[in-house]
Amino acid sequence: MKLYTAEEMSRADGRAQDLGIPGGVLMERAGAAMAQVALERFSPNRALIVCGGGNNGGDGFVIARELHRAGVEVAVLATKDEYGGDPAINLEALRNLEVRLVRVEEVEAELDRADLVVDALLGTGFSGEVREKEAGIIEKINGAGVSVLAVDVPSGVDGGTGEVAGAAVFADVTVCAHAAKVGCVISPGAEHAGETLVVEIGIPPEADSEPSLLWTDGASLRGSIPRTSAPAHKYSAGALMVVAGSRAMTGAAVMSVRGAERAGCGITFLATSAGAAPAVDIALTETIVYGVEEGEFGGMSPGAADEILGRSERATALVIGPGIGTGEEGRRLVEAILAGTDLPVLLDADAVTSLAGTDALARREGPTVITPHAGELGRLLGSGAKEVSARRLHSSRQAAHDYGCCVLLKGSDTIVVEGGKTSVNSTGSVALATAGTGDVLSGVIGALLSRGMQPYEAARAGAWIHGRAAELWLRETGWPAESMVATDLFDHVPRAMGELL
Ligand SMILES: NC(=O)C1=CN([C@@H]2O[C@H](COP(=O)(O)OP(=O)(O)OC[C@H]3O[C@@H](n4cnc5c(N)ncnc54)[C@H](OP(=O)(O)O)[C@@H]3O)[C@@H](O)[C@H]2O)[C@@H](O)CC1
Ligand SMILES: Nc1ncnc2c1ncn2[C@@H]1O[C@H](COP(=O)(O)OP(=O)(O)O)[C@@H](O)[C@H]1O
Ligand SMILES: [K+]
Repeated sequence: MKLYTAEEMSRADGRAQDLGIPGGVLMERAGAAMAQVALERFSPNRALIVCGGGNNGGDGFVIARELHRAGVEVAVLATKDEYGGDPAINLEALRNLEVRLVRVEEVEAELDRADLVVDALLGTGFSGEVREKEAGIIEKINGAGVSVLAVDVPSGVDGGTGEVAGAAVFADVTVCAHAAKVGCVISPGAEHAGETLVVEIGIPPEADSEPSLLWTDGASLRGSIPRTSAPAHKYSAGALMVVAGSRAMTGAAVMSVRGAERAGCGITFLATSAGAAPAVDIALTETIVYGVEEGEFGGMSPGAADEILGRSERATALVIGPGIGTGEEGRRLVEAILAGTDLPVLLDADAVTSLAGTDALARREGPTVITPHAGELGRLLGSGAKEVSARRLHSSRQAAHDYGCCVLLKGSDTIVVEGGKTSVNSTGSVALATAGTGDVLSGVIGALLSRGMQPYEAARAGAWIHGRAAELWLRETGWPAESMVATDLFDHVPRAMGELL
């Protein structure tokens, strides 16, 4: 699937027209294809088509004509007094066909009778906050409990970022013209879009440009995972040092290490607090566990940094963070380890939080991946979880820029950013919204780093494998998503990774 921002879409549209393909033809093809989806998905009897004043509304007029032709009883709301260009031509056709045009005041009554609403109010020409009149219409649509098909992007969602500043339509299906719009796959826009489909509208490849956001699907990763070749030994296959766990959080360490083992590490080492080590050691048969000097709260003491660095001599990458605690001692420990190694490092969870307000990340030159969720990134940026959640693309790019590292922002839409590169992961399930799955992810990406992958590719591949493992668990057990626990992922990581080899 190709992802386009609003600007990229309008560039492709402009180029197609420069190549001699009339804009009206693109609109006709978009509307016809979207009407086909409406018929196949919803088999509507009575449809209300809500059309705004731009080309999104123009698509809506074509959809209305096509549904009318298919025998659907159609009502159309056109919000603008005067239309021009292609939308005007298509509205005129509706008038000639005596399709019923309704006024804003009639929308509620129409919603009561409709079994499908087509949202063609605002498309990629919109950003910011919807004005009062349109907000009122959107609220009525959302309150009606009728199926909604959104045209190109749900109205009120910023098509280029997924940000939602005010009212926005909640759709069951969003049908995008030519390319999926970025706003349909990034939260909160993604939650408004429902299922996202793409229809072809006649834009030739000559009009396309390289998208600024990559959709991380299996095809974009296939062949990128290094294989272990014949003369290998356990160290050359990937040797990972995991710095994780404390007395109160032994499970985080176990899950990170076991994720790493299944993602192909030749050997794993774990550094954890002396008090946590005995319990962890029993759970990790294949791992070399070092119980290091313990600090105040059952975590590792900053004084353990030298021992950990010494034990990492044969490692090819480090994972630092799961379950280490966020106190002052944790911060000093993480800073000391980071200052002492140029190996590739993944910083997760408490390690990310503890670096807020320090320059440890910005100073670091070795390859670095951070894997925060919105709360952890909010603390790192000094903004907050709410601010990050509202502006996920902006926040992850800002962190990657400010800290000069690869940022993987976790959530229902995992975003990976490094330098000028941005990607959104295609796999995953709500089943992952359970404690410990993030620890598994840290191990999977850590393993890929230890096996020589570069940070951006390792993060993309790790997120894909992790999400795919959850999908495979759902498919194979047939159990409800709510029943998954993080340790279920171990048995499915190998098959998920196998799909990329
Ligand atoms: N390749 C293509 O590009 C193709 C594009 N196609 C389609 O065109 C769409 C893009 O069309 P577009 O550029 O005309 O913009 P669009 O989304 O209709 O929005 C403009 C309208 O929004 C309004 N409006 C703006 N801000 C607002 C606010 N805050 N609050 C309220 N209203 C606000 C603005 O009102 P105005 O400010 O002018 O009064 C104007 O009426 C695209 O998504 C796709 O569906 C297809 O036909 C095929 C080829
Ligand atoms: N609704 C969801 N849909 C898909 N993936 C999700 C969803 N919620 C969480 N995840 C994924 O689950 C993992 C949770 O990680 P995290 O929040 O760090 O949990 P923990 O710290 O308990 O391990 C992340 O990889 C995240 O992207
Ligand atoms: K729309």
